[in-house]
Amino acid sequence: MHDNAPMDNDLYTVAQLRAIEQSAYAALPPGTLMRRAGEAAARFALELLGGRRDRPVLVLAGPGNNGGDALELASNLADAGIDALVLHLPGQREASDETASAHERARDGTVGFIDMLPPGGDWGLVVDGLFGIGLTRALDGQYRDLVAALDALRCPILALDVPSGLDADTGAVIGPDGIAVRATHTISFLGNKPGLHTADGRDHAGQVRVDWLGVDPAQLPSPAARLGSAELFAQRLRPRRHNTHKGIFGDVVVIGGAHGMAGAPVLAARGAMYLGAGRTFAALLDPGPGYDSVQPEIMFRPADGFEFGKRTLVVGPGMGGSAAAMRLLATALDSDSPLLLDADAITLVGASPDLLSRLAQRSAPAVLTPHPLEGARLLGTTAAAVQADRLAAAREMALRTRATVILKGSGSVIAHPDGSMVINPTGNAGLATAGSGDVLAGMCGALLAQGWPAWEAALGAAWIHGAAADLLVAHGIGPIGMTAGELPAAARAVLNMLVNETGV
Ligand SMILES: NC(=O)C1=CN([C@@H]2O[C@H](COP(=O)(O)OP(=O)(O)OC[C@H]3O[C@@H](n4cnc5c(N)ncnc54)[C@H](O)[C@@H]3O)[C@@H](O)[C@H]2O)[C@@H](O)CC1
Ligand SMILES: [K+]
Repeated sequence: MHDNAPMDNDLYTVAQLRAIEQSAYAALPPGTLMRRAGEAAARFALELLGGRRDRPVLVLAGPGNNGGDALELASNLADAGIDALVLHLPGQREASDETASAHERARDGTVGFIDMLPPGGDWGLVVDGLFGIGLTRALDGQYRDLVAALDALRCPILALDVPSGLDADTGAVIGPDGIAVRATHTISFLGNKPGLHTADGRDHAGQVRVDWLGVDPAQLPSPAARLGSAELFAQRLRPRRHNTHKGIFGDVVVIGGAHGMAGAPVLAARGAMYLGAGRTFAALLDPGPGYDSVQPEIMFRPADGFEFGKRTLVVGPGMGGSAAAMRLLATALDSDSPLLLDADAITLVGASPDLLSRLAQRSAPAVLTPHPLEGARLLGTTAAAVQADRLAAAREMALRTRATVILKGSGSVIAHPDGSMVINPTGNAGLATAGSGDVLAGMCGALLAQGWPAWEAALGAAWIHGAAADLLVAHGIGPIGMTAGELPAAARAVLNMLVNETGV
């Protein structure tokens, strides 16, 4: 059993990892780190093989130190009696003395060597040691063909350090038409990496384990970002007292619902209600429905002329871009209310320097929940550019707006205006469905209404929203066909579970 240490949640950039590597390297006899990496990876490989130790293991070894780690792993597996076969492409030259020695050790032992992928192949496990953090360009030629051929295999794939082809900083597959190994498991050396957890990272890295190769934690720099966990908002998870009333838990007003778009604010209002807002209003731009027959507790009002007071405002779901929408948004921005901007409200802010400066000048809490295209509008760029470096994009949005930002997508990035960043680890593909963002907006609004600071409300809402989707999948409800309307009740179950287990 491998338990995650708290520092496993710290995420380091390649530049930071190089610095950690250099100081550890200088303090140890040559080859020590590579040997340790090979041992740690071999232990993991044996765990993954389980009862299938009679099956051969295919080890792909590249030219750099990632390949050296792979060769060390192969020697260790062979020593453990496993039939380990190294695929070493023709013409490949070892880039370092350590890798050359690892190669020699493997040649001297019982490791087998091949120079092309045999057809078929009933592998117990495939290990990807082609490239790690030293990858500088897209995979091409024989490497590309090899990685493409792995997709046909039906066995676990263990990536060493980083799945080959993936950018360890951003989680983007390198190259415009790039390719990267799709691992089921990744063992990350000398610290965890942001690119394993966002953008394409989750699809390519699979389950991530961190091995520190014995480095002294006191020598570590402060991480560039962190992986989210319930501990980051545990302080706010308070059990409710008996002697309370609805006025204590705040009011949420969802402002949106242009003609034909009433579903979005209704979903947001349900999200708010199920996460414990005292009272929830749907303030609609279009007359729309008078009430929600599924959730009649939601109070419907015309947005025009509605007194917001100090209620928490969730602005944007289905709001459209009309002059009336813009007026309501300006009023909300100028208010002292805790504020959440989603969807059309973010697009409007992106199109208006005036609205942007009103947002940046607010003193009351503000959270933005853009998807990549809305984020791109805010930054004046394209969704592809946002996705190419989600952490940098989220940080820039938070700096410009002076608000907490949740950049949605696989591995949502939560950015604080002070530069802090967290990647949310929960959730699954079931959330890629219409309305799930509306529910998130309402949920975050409910936490703001209950007095959570913007940063913790964003962390909590993103984590609980993802965990709700994971809970639904565990019950066979999705990911295919999961609907946004199923999320609020699951999120309520997650929140109450957290309060019972973690709450102070
Ligand atoms: N140096 C050390 O002591 C340690 C190294 N470690 C391992 O070493 C890795 C980093 O090693 P390296 O810096 O050697 O880098 P890599 O092993 O990731 O690859 C670098 C090599 O690949 C070549 N290359 C880069 N992109 C290519 C492409 N698209 N097609 C073909 N060739 C390409 C480079 O010219 C270089 O020769 C880490 O990811 C980790 O696995 C860890 O074991 C920790 C200790
Ligand atoms: K690799």
